[in-house]
Amino acid sequence: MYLATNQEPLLALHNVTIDLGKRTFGPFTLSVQAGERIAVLGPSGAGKSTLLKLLARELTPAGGQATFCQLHLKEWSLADLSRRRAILPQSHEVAFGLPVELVIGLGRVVRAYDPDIRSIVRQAAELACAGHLLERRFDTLSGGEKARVQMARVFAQLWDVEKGLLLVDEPLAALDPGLQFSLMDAIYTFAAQRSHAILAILHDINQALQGFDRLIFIKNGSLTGDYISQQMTIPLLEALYDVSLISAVSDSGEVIVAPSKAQKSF
Ligand SMILES: Nc1ncnc2c1ncn2[C@@H]1O[C@H](COP(=O)(O)OP(=O)(O)OP(=O)(O)O)[C@@H](O)[C@H]1O
Repeated sequence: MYLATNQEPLLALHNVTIDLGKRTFGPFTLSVQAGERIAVLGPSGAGKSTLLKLLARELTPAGGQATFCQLHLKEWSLADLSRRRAILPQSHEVAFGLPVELVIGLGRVVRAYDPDIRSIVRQAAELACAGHLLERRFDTLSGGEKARVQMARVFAQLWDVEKGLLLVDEPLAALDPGLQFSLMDAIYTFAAQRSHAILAILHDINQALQGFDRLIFIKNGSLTGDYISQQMTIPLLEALYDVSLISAVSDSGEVIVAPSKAQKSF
């Protein structure tokens, strides 16, 4: 299990619950330090996006305490919050055929005076492998191109602050393997240079194991595990997904995990 440090956390949840329809999610108790890279794993429908929406303050807790930078989440103004935390949701649609440059610039919308916006938008687009899309209209892009533009929007939003929070829901799902690698690398570099923490929902166990310091398990609406990546074992992952897994070690020493047809009882 993950052991917290003595540092003040960037984000802290204590026994937080959320009510959605007839279902209660949580209680979630969790603390996130500046600069941490956390992957959120769990079966489909387990409550991962619900947890992310709670952290983003898109959902209001029914109980418990949620703080960001030692201030209750509900006490943050939306403008101040959006200077410090950015969200990449699962769905990438925007309502109109906006120019890509404008979509990326939406990340900066709370700033009344923003003299560097054009340069930041351009640099954010380059970092997200979307520089060549700047002159295009968003609604004409492919799914993978839209994903990169939205990632650039998130980069632009937190470009010139430190110790922010990136909340990303399946950031690489629509991308080919080469772009997945490039974009994940861009996210790490971007966050590390600014001490931003990353919480990323991932369905790819290998991406989580290879790129993240810490793994949080969500199952049946609850937080069921919080581990340092090196502590991860195949039985823990099998129990999370109720599936048999096999593993292999690559020439460069990376552990690679894949589902297996072999039946096991959990
Ligand atoms: N507003 C809502 N009202 C009622 N139920 C909801 C609401 N939003 C989500 N749910 C349900 O809550 C459960 C958890 O949803 P959530 O989107 O958090 O799952 P998830 O773990 O992110 O799943 P996936 O991996 O499939 O994206 C699902 O069963 C979903 O149908």
